[in-house]
Amino acid sequence: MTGYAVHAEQLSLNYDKTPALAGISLDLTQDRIHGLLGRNGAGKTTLMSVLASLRHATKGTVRINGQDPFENESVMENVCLIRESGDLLTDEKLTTNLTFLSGARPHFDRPYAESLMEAFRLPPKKKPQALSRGQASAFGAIVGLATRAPLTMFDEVHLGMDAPSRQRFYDELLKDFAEHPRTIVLSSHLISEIEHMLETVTILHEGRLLLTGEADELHSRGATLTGPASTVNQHLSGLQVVGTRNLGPTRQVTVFGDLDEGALSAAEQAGLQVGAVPLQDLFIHLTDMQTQEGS
Ligand SMILES: Nc1ncnc2c1ncn2[C@@H]1O[C@H](COP(=O)(O)OP(=O)(O)OP(=O)(O)O)[C@@H](O)[C@H]1O
Repeated sequence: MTGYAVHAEQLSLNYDKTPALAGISLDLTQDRIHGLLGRNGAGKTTLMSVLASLRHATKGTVRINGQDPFENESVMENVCLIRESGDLLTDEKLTTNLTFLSGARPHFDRPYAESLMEAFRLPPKKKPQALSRGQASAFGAIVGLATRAPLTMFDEVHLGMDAPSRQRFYDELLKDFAEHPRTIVLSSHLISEIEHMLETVTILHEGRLLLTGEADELHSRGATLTGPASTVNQHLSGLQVVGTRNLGPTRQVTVFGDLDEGALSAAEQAGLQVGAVPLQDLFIHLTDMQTQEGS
């Protein structure tokens, strides 16, 4: 199995008069983990719904594995969108849902799904509607993993899960992805939790594409300076500060932009640690700038 590549060109979608997507062109290469980020209402769910053919774009084209996915069964049985609300047989037990998925999804791995159910301690005889929010999220995550679809999209699937369950989901995702590479799209507001997994990052803002690129390249669009607060403060002149964290006497400041080599080596010589930019700081800064420019 190889993952599906995604190509979208000039995608627009209006809900009545609300433009939810406004001319998005995007390539997601196969067999990688892609992050899809954006503030509330940015258009992430809408974009994934279009890629999964649950909605038809008002304008533009989508190609999944080189084909138009709309009403194309051979493509769509290999595309899986997991949403927090789930797309399950709500009146049937979890085990019956697994039986249904085994028949409907070509790569579904039932023994793997059952082992994950045990790991997440889900009651197999319960119906989805009788699960807690966290259990329902975990079941969605399990379905997404065990479906092993060449294009798998998780839309905030882990929102309801507690921290240990989220960590288990992330660990499982990385392990299963290494064994069965496929194209994964992860959408989340918990950026710092997922950033280590992402190979590319796409940020939507108010229905438009704000940025798409390699995660490594984004991390080098600035730096963090960490050390005693007073030493850090001495090295900030002329730099654009986009985030500050304090831990006792230690301060970590995130600066954005192309940094002067001289400034960086002076900071290192003063004993400061110089690191990569946390994606969350970059995200907040870039979307804030857009919001200010638009107002
Ligand atoms: N069914 C709908 N009818 C009308 N407008 C909608 C509908 N669904 C979404 N919208 C609007 O489309 C825009 C994009 O919404 P979407 O759900 O795609 O954003 P999102 O990035 O997933 O947001 P969030 O992070 O809050 O889940 C928003 O302005 C939203 O109000």
